[in-house]
Amino acid sequence: MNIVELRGVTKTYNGHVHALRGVDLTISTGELLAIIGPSGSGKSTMLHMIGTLDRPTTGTVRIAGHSVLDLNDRRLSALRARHLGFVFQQFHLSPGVSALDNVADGLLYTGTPLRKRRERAAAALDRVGLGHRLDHKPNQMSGGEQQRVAVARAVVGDPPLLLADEPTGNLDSAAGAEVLKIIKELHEGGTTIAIITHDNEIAEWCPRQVRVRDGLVLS
Ligand SMILES: Nc1ncnc2c1ncn2[C@@H]1O[C@H](COP(=O)(O)OP(=O)(O)OP(=O)(O)O)[C@@H](O)[C@H]1O
Repeated sequence: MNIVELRGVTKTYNGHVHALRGVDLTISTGELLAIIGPSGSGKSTMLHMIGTLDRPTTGTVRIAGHSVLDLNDRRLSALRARHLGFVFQQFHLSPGVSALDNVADGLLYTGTPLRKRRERAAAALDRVGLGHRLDHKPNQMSGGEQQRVAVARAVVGDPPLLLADEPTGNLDSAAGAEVLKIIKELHEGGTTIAIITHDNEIAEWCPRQVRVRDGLVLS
């Protein structure tokens, strides 16, 4: 089954910046792929399309069989909550909030009661090797640990699709390797994962590479 289908997707900003110029992309359930290209080539815009964070100017986006065109904003949020997890280069954790509650917040829009949210958050932190850091706040953790908290938050609801935008971009190579190891384990557990990167080594580490240039996917 295809979890992602982009057909003829264009995205134009401000009427004249052609960030995507007709992208076709199919991602099958269970794939681990890299979206690679130089700065400004349209990678993040593609991630916004796949992640349903923004709508295409023209073309169609289908996620897990649902056409984004057919959904209003409320149903689109519900689709994201059920199917998608996001990891960004800048961690985006809430400062002053424990690792446990940062991760528990990943379940905020699922209707799960607080106690259950915290239980699942503790299990997710355990999975990323941070079972001993539940009460630590972001400023009490290394960059690598913070990114592992961000990964735990992204996957605490077991989304079938994880989108990671330069997940190791702010990390040294040892911390980056830890994060990639967790990504590999998630992939082996059946999660479909797309990593945006401009790092060739990370791209080659993935079983599939999608190369983007000037708003187009190179075949
Ligand atoms: N919200 C926006 N408004 C206007 N222009 C935008 C917006 N987002 C992206 N762009 C432009 O669209 C083009 C593609 O940008 P995008 O961020 O998708 O590239 P990228 O490959 O992710 O780059 P980088 O590796 O530097 O993050 C660029 O010319 C960028 O300036």
